[in-house]
This record gives sequence, structure tokens and C-alpha cells, in this order.
Amino acid sequence: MIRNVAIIGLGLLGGSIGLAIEEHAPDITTTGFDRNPKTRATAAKRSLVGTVCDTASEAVANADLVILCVPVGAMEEAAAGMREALPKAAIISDVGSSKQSVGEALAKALPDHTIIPAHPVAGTEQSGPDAGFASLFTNRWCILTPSETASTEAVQSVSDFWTKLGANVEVMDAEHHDLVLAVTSHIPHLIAFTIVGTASDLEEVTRSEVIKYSAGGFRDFTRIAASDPVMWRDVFLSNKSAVLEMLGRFSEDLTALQRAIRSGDGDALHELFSRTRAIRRQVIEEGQDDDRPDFGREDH
Ligand SMILES: NC(=O)c1ccc[n+]([C@@H]2O[C@H](COP(=O)([O-])OP(=O)(O)OC[C@H]3O[C@@H](n4cnc5c(N)ncnc54)[C@H](O)[C@@H]3O)[C@@H](O)[C@H]2O)c1
Ligand SMILES: O=C(O)C(=O)C[C@]1(C(=O)O)C=C[C@@H](O)C=C1
Repeated sequence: MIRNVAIIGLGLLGGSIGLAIEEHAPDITTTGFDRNPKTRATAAKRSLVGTVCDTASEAVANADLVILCVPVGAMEEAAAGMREALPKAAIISDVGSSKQSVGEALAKALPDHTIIPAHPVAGTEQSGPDAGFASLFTNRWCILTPSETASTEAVQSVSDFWTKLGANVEVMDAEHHDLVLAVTSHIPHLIAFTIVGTASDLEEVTRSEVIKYSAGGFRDFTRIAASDPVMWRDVFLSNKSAVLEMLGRFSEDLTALQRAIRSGDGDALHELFSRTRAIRRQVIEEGQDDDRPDFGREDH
């Protein structure tokens, strides 16, 4: 039974977890720490957690669940920094977007603790302590990637915790998670970063034209391409092999499309676009789309 949760990193994810606990599980007490003093001040002002602490050690001292909500590349350092202050029975979890390297980093930093890595597949392009909101995880997947030897009670506790916050929980092998998320999240972001970068580098089209005519598809790409640079740098560096594997497949398919356009093969284009349209319809039918008008969450 989880009663005290410590949240390390009080940005979009950490703040949203704090607010979601307050809304859905107010009997759980929350403490939090962020290494940025300005973030700590905003977190206190917005009451993202019950107590904002000045050190990670203070934040974790009474925790039975510690959730690391820092960029993937900062997980090991953040975990090692609180080692001495951690209660022996505390479960350590995280929200990192890649799982294999984070699981390894946490196990290395805290070899004597129970580690249950997690990835709530929910977010926005916003970051920082002003960006969090309580409903972020409602009806979203949260994927747990425990090692084969992890305690089933600890997996159940973390699963129950995320269910309380409104998420649907799935348990998966970390390697498989990284392959799936490479294609459903990481490469889509890479494509958005690339296309927005390409458009802004064009000599024949002015920057003001790019901004002025960004009403349709490109606008959606600019939202994704506005995502946090530190977070995404770390995602690509930590999920290198799965991203490169999926990028290889993507490049082959792109080359085939290039050939179809060059040779005027309308049937090939029509066949692909019909297939992708059917997938979109399935995504909507299965409730994986929340019909945000421009896929944005500017209203939060
Ligand atoms: N943004 C998303 O859409 C999304 C969705 C799911 C998972 N994630 C994952 O969640 C994690 C956090 O992402 P976010 O969007 O909340 O980022 P964010 O930038 O909003 O927040 C991260 C916070 O961590 C703090 N921090 C960095 N290093 C620290 C350290 N050593 N100790 C204490 N605090 C530290 C930063 O000051 C910052 O406030 C990342 O691992 C990311 O991959 C993000
Ligand atoms: O909706 C968005 O803005 C997101 O990018 C969220 C998104 C995703 O790709 O689905 C981004 C990274 C996370 O690890 C999980 C969720």
C-alpha cells in the first residue's frame, strides 16, 4: 500500500503526477524536489506536491514510492544522489520515455532497491512546472517494464498506483517497449523535428511564409517540434539501436514512395494512403484519440 510518494523533477510529468494524486488519491502524501530553485518556487506556488523540499534526500526520507521525473540522461545521477537517504523498503520508479537504458541506470545506481520502471504514454509539447495538469493520465496507457526478477507485489503496487491516477496499465519487456515506442513516438518526433528544420532552412521560401501558411498538416508538426530539446536529445541517445532499426525501415518505405511519385505510380500511392486512413479510423474507434482540434493542449 503506497502512502507517501516522493517526486524528483517537478516539470510536466512530475507536476502532473502530484496534481493527479491530489485529485484521485488525496490520502497519499506527496513530497517533491527539483534541482532548479525557480521550478521549486513555482511548484510550491501551484501546490504541485504537498511539500516542496530543498534537497532530494529530504524529499525521499519517508517515501514508500519514489518516482524519478527527470530527463532520461539524468536518471542515474538523480538516483545515485538520493541513495543514502532512501528508506530500504522504498520502491523506485520513473517515467522515462525509453526503458532499457533507464532500467540499467537505476539498477546500477541503486543495486539494493526494488526498481519498477514505468512509462506513462501521455504528454504534451510543453515542459516545466507550469505545464502539469491533473488529467494528463486519464485513459492513457502506462507501461511498466519490471525485470524478470522483480517482486510481483511491487509490480502490483505500482500498477494500482497508476490505475488510481486514471491510467490503463500494461506490463512489457523493456526491449520490446523501446522498439514499439521507437515507431509510435520517437520516430514521429524525429520526423517533425526534421520537416520543421528543413522548412526553416529553405532558401526559396521565406521564414515568414512558412509561419503564415502553417495552417494544415505543417502546424501539427510544429507543435511536436516544439517539444523539449533536452528530453528528446536524451530519448534518441538512450534508445539508439531501436530508433536506428526503425529508421532503416522508414527510409526504405520513403524511398519506395519517392520511386512511386517519380514513376507516376498512382496505384501504389492510393494503396498506401487507403491503408493509413484505415489505421487512423481504428485509432479513433479504439479510443486512442481524444479529438483535440489541433492535437494541442493549449487550453491547459
Ligand atoms: N513530455 C512528455 O510528453 C513526456 C511524456 C512521458 C514521459 N516523459 C518523460 O518524463 C521525464 C520528464 O519529462 P518532462 O516532460 O516532465 O520534463 P520537464 O523538463 O518538464 O521536467 C524535468 C524536470 O527535471 C528537473 N531535473 C533535471 N535533472 C534533475 C536532477 N538531477 N534532480 C532533480 N531534478 C532534475 C528539471 O529541472 C525539470 O524541472 C523524461 O524522462 C521524459 O522522457 C515525458
Ligand atoms: O502528445 C504529445 O505531445 C507527445 O508527444 C506525448 C508522447 C508521445 O509521443 O505520445 C511523447 C513522449 C512520451 O514519452 C509519451 C508521450
